[in-house]
Amino acid sequence: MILSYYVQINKLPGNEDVLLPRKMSEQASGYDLYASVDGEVVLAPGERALIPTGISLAMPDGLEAQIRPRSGLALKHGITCLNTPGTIDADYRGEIKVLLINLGQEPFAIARNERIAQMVFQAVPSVTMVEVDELSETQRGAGGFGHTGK
Ligand SMILES: O=c1ccn([C@H]2C[C@H](O)[C@@H](COP(=O)(O)OP(=O)(O)OP(=O)(O)O)O2)c(=O)[nH]1
Ligand SMILES: [Mg+2]
Repeated sequence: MILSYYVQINKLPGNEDVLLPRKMSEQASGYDLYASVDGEVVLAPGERALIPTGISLAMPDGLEAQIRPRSGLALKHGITCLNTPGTIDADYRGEIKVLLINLGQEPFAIARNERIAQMVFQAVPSVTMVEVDELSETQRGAGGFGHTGK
């Protein structure tokens, strides 16, 4: 089944020319996000920067958006999202921003309306935490972090 939602999107003042997030193929998971930087921002090797997109969203309760890196930028230039996947809460009405870091060896220039990351919408279940004295037993128990071998 394909879940479908309406998400409201707003271009912030001064960003009328900035492209809206866009799927590059019909069944893409992610909407590519466009930088709304003025002119150009250059990330030196090892440098990070919060890149604006010029948009804000209102999505229904029960949805979140994840900001993920683009694999091409990561492979070719070492550009990734430092906090990947970034979390956009359903109640956030501020500008969507992308925290990029340059893990490559060369400076990387970002210009207005270049695609810098992608945004994937996800359903978030409603959870109620219930404090208990003991948890149910499982075969795995507390084993983790590679305890099953390499
Ligand atoms: O890559 C990101 C990550 C977050 N945000 C915005 C939307 C999100 O709803 C808000 C808070 O993000 P998060 O919860 O990850 O940050 P925090 O450090 O916990 O801040 P806060 O105390 O505001 O929740 O910041 C972005 O625009 N881009
Ligand atoms: Mg938070």
